[in-house]
Formats: sequence, C-alpha cells, structure tokens
Amino acid sequence: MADFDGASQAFLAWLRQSGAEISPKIAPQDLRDKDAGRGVVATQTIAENEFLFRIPRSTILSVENSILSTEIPAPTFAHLGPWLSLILVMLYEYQNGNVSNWAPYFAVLPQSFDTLMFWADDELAQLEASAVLYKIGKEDADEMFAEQLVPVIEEFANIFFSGDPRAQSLAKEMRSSRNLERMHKIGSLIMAYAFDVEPSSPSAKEVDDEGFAEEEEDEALPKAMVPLADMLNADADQCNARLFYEKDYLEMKALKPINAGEEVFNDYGPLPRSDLLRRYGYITDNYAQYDVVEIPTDLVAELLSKEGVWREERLQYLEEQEVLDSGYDIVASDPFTLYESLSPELVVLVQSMLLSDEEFEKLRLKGRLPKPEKMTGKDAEILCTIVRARMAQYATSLEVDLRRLEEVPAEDAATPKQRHYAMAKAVRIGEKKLLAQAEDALVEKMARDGGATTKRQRDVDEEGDVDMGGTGKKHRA
Ligand SMILES: C[S@@+](CC[C@H](N)C(=O)[O-])C[C@H]1O[C@@H](n2cnc3c(N)ncnc32)[C@H](O)[C@@H]1O
Repeated sequence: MADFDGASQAFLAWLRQSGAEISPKIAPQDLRDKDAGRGVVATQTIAENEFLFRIPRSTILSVENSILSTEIPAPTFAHLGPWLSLILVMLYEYQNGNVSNWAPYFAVLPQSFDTLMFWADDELAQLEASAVLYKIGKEDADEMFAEQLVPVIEEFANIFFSGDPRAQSLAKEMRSSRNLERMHKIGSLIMAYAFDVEPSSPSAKEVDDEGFAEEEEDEALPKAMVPLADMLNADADQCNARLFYEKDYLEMKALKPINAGEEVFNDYGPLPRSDLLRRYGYITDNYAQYDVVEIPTDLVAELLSKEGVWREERLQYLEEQEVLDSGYDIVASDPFTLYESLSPELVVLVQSMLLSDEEFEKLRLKGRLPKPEKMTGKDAEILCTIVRARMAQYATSLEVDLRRLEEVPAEDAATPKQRHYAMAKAVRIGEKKLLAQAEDALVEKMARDGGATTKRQRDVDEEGDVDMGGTGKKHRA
C-alpha cells in the first residue's frame, strides 16, 4: 500500500517537475479493491469545462521524444509503423531503468495484465464459441516481433544497448521467450494505455499546396503514452472528461460537473464486452449495450449449402456490392429489433441466395440488391436456422449459464482465475442472449409472414426492385 501510494506521489512530483499543471481538485486513488488499479478521483467539486491537468508535449512518451529517434533513421520507424515503433522505444526506455526520463512513470504502469493475451487455456475455454478468441493475435504479434522488431534491434544493437560491450549478444537474446513476453506486455500496455496523438498544429501534418492535410496522415496518427491521462479508467456512458490536443500541451478537461468523491472517467469507445476484455482486461455491465455476436460466413455457406440454396456464381456480384464479409454481426438494441440488430449484409446475403435466377439477374443488371427491410418469412426461416446453428457452437446453453448465476460474479471473485471465469461467462451470456433475442424475433417474423411452408408471392415494385413483403421498418445504418 505504502509503495503503491509512494509511487503515485513520486510520479506526480516528477510530472510537475516536467512542467505539467495538475488541478488540486483531483488525485490518484488506489482502486485495487475494485480490481481497477489506479484511478483518478475528484477531491472537490469540478465544474463543466474545468481543466484537470495539462501535460507538456515534451513529457509524453513517444518515438519523437525518445533519444532513439535521433539515432535510428526515420524510415526505419516508418517501416515499423506506430505500434512496433512505440514498442521499440518503450523497450529501450524501460531497460534504461532509472536513467530513463520516464522512470517514475514506468513505476506506476502495471506489470501484469488481465487481457486475453495472458489468459490460460482453461480460462479462454470459458469464452466457448466467442469470435473474440480469433482476435487475440498472439501468434501474429510473435511473428511481427521476430521478423520486424528484433531485426531492427539487431541492426542498431550498438545504439539500443549503447555502452554495453555485449550489445550484439544482447540483441540476439531478444528472441528469447522472456524477451518476447516483455514485448507482449509492452504491446498490451500500448493497446490499453496509448493515445493516438494529434499533431501540435496542422502544419505538423504534411499539407499539400492548398493547405489540406494528406488523408493518410489522419489515418495513422502516432501512438504515444500520455502520463496521467492514461490513469483514467472508463465505464461506458459514465465518461466525464476528455483529452484535448493543444499546440504545446495536452489538456484533460471535465465534460460535465464532477462531484467531490466521484471518479474521473475517460471514454475507451463503444466496445462490446468481448473486445473490452481483449483490449483492457475488464468488463462492466454498462458495456452490455455494445455487445455483439459474430456469425462466421463459413457457417452461413455451410447451412445454405445444406439447404441447397448456396450459389457460388452469385458471390462475385455480392463481393462487388460489398455484401460479402468474413462474418456478420448481431448487435444489441433496446428494445431488440431485427432491423436494429441483425447485420443488413447478412440479410441481403440470404435474400440474394434465395432469389430465383431471373430475380437475381434483374437486380444484378440494375446494380441493385434486395432490401433487408423486405425480409420474407422464408428469409427469416433460413436466418433462424443460421442463428440456431451459431447458438449450438457454444458448449453450454443460455439456460444452463443463467441457472448457474449463483456462481461468483467477477467483482466478488477471490482469485484472478475466478475473475476470468466470471468475466468470460458474462461475455458468453451476452452473446447467447443476442442470439436468443434474434431467434425469438425471427420466429415471430416467420409466424407473421408465413414462414417455412408458405411460399410468398414475390412482386416487382414500380422501381423494378423485388418486393419481398416485410414490415417496412426503418433499418439501422
Ligand atoms: C488506461 S488504464 C487506466 C489506469 C489503470 N487503472 C491503472 O491502474 O494504470 C486502462 C486499464 O485500467 C483498468 N480499468 C479501466 N477502467 C476500469 C473499470 N471501469 N473497472 C475496472 N478496471 C478498469 C483496466 O485494467 C484497463 O486495462
């Protein structure tokens, strides 16, 4: 406890010494009893738009501010890209220990992580059929470290390990599993903590003759670690502060009044709980509103083939029309409606496969697609089969999961493993609930529109589009 608070105080002293201004109305707080590490709380009432702190641009931990950027050529960093470049710089600064300008900052950054990258196999298995398992990317990261990052360290070993006569052999050791683990930790730190930092002024971007910034510049903003700004936790719609990018400093301001004792929250984005777990290693119920379950296209193809309605020859057109994807989402909506929640592309894919050759050809010639809001009972029936098959991919049913709710919830879990199990269970329940809601809505739609057995008369409307009935409700997006 003393060490934890001591590190927080030393960090704040270092930050002030580096030129940061920090409002006396906020303070770091030990939130480990809530499994939330450090957070920032208001110690006095804060008004809307009030400044919370200003961090000079020179204090942020970025490629630009690291001495490495003066020694390693810019094209090397450009080749590595923002993420690997920052990993390289952080590895360098971290191994410099107390000599690094950012040593007191490293002392308040975590050493261990709850993100999926670091979960044991039995813990990951608790996520059952969640698509997030395919997004962890450990092997891809390993490959990038081995093939892109380590060769740069080897090439510039004398700079990276400057002054150390063992520089060459130390560079070779970067391929050891211990060092790869360190790279994963830094990579995970960047994923959960780094900001995409807007440049100090428009002129810092590459501008063309007419003064417009290049588009690519906007896309790949450099990543940087912003001390204190990254001490803010987040909780879906509780966000009450935001970072503003000024010329010489980055300023955190209150977006709304914050009462004394309340936590200051940033916004990590509208992430489904699965992604929150993958990137940040925690979840709260407030993020359930962003939950998503993904239906892989392979499953759709398999089921439609079984039904005898998968038409390979239609795929090229659907690809051109940007309907084809590797998977389709069912997202949360409240109250749940098919038109808010079901991926319109999935509906269009199924509709397109169910059209007769003449109907499909008519649309193709006009460069059109079926309208998802005109889903028929038969379309709903096929979609329902897909949703049920997706549900069957989970090892346990929603009912079984809900019956076992007496198990320890994440916030009461005594060990990290129990917490991981509880969080995984909440994620898979969220995904299964979406599937169950989609199934109910599709069954209802089938009952209304004739479903399996009734062959609907398909008309062609005045624009020549195929009219497939339906509710005419406005579709999302
Ligand atoms: C940008 S950091 C925030 C500072 C962090 N709490 C710390 O101690 O360094 C993001 C990490 O904070 C934790 N976190 C953020 N918001 C949280 C919340 N509402 N509940 C629990 N943990 C949270 C997660 O571990 C996440 O990966």
